Amino acid sequence: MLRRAVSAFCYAAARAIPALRQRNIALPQLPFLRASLIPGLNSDYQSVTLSWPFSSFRPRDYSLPNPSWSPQMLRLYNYYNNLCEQDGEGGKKEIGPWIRLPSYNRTVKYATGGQCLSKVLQAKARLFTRNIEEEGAAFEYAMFLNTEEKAAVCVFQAGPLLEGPVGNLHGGAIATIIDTVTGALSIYLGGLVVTANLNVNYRSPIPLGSVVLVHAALEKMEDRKIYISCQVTSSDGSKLHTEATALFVKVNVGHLFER
Ligand SMILES: CCCCCCCCCCCCCCCC(=O)SCCNC(=O)CCNC(=O)[C@H](O)C(C)(C)COP(=O)(O)OP(=O)(O)OC[C@H]1O[C@@H](n2cnc3c(N)ncnc32)[C@H](O)[C@@H]1OP(=O)(O)O
Repeated sequence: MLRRAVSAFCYAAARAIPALRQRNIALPQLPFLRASLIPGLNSDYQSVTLSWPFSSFRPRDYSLPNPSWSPQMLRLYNYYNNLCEQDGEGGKKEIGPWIRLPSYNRTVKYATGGQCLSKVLQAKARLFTRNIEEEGAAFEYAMFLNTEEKAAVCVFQAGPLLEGPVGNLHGGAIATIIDTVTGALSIYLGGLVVTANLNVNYRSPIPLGSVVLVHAALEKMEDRKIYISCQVTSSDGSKLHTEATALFVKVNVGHLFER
């Protein structure tokens, strides 16, 4: 039944969204609803952020700056955010190869606009990296995609609740942010995917409170498989903290509900 509800929602969205966009209705933004996730949606909608048309409620975008961000975090955010807009003809701002990914704490509810679905599907569920409301306490990050280079950069500030070895970031938290960034890039490239394999080599500790860069890049795509490489470096790129490779496998929606 659940699968039918998901299909019905996708079908309705595929029909409604282009019509709403045509009418130029100003809507709150929703992230990463991709053509490949919605059967029938025109490829023009690939990588376009869509909006939830039936509510004026604006979910919190966790990837926007907040007072807990250090000056260094803010500087790096501004640097990549500025790359997302390019000067076009007549000084008009144009969308370049870089995209900032908004980030919400309820994937089903805010990413797909599934207000109803979110009641059916585990109402208490929250995205692992966004489930602590206190600003600066855990994962503070913003992700940027380079659509031409098929790469991603994440500016990441590690909060005190992510401690592993005294004063340093927990290895599981490092793997989590790597999975998140490589996963986001894979979702952009392939639609619905799951992590099949993640190999992590920890080269040097990451001090709590520091700001690091997580770089991810597509290595190759083979049928359903997407291979991504990843490095976590100091904010100036001079120090390598962690290296990883990840394999994501494309799945259909039904796969997520197989029990
Ligand atoms: C615009 C965009 C915005 C995006 C904005 C997003 C924002 C938000 C970001 C949040 C991003 C969070 C990202 C978290 C992502 C998870 O953390 S997912 C959770 C953890 N992962 C899982 O639970 C997956 C569990 N595993 C499975 O479901 C199944 O084993 C799999 C991986 C789907 C594979 O099963 P299957 O569908 O039966 O496929 P199968 O035939 O076994 O394998 C397919 C191919 O993959 C290979 N393979 C499978 N597993 C492996 C393996 N472990 N090693 C090597 N090869 C393998 C097979 O050998 C096969 O290769 P070929 O024979 O085709 O050459």
